[in-house]
Amino acid sequence: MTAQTTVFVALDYADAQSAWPLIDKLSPQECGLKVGKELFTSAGPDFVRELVKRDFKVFLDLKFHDIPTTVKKAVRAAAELGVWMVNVHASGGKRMLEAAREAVADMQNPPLVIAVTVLTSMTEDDLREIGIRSSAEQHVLHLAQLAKSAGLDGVVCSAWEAQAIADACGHDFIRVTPGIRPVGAEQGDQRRIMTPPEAAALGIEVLVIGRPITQAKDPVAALHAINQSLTA
Ligand SMILES: O=C(O)c1cc(=O)[nH]c(=O)n1[C@@H]1O[C@H](COP(=O)(O)O)[C@@H](O)[C@H]1O
Repeated sequence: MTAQTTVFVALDYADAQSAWPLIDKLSPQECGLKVGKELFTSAGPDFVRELVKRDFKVFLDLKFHDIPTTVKKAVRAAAELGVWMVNVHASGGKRMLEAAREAVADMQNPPLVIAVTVLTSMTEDDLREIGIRSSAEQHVLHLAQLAKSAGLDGVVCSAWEAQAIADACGHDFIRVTPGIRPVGAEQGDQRRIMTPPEAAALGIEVLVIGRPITQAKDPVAALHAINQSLTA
């Protein structure tokens, strides 16, 4: 792990019992942890609090997308768990994004609030199907600029768009990239993918990596190999 690029392990497990064996072997110095919809729905807030208590940086990935009032209250509830970062969908619009930012404005140690642009599983054909005519990069950039103008801390995007976002939104605007696949790893449902060293070379702050670690024969060795490849 370089000073710049941190791997967050996506704990996409069915329940807490399935997640603990890996967590117990990880240290907060070598990775952050991402808790998403599946694990949060089954394991709940106490599980997240326990990760925070163990000093892990936690990215609570619940991708809120709703009316502004609901998102504001949901972001606040997430922030009060003590997590390092939370996310919402940029497609919820500017007022929703502003509500997400306002939710944590009076906190002493607020989490980073970031916005998902275009899911890394989506291609331009998928965008056409939902009525979006611009290229993936153009749409990601549009949503990133919207998130920036609403005062958010950064975006989730694919590594393909990371450079254009830095150019358009500045280097303080955090880029979080899933869709990261070491050479030879299965692509699965991801579409806009990049290898860890290529993503690190772009200075991307957070790489979210799930299955290439969690489904490896030796997940800890897989994480260590990825971290090593970032500095090579
Ligand atoms: O917000 C996210 O974390 C996210 C956004 C996105 O565009 N694409 C994406 O894959 N993710 C999450 O990142 C993780 C990627 O996992 P793997 O594909 O197994 O590496 C999953 O937990 C997804 O929910």
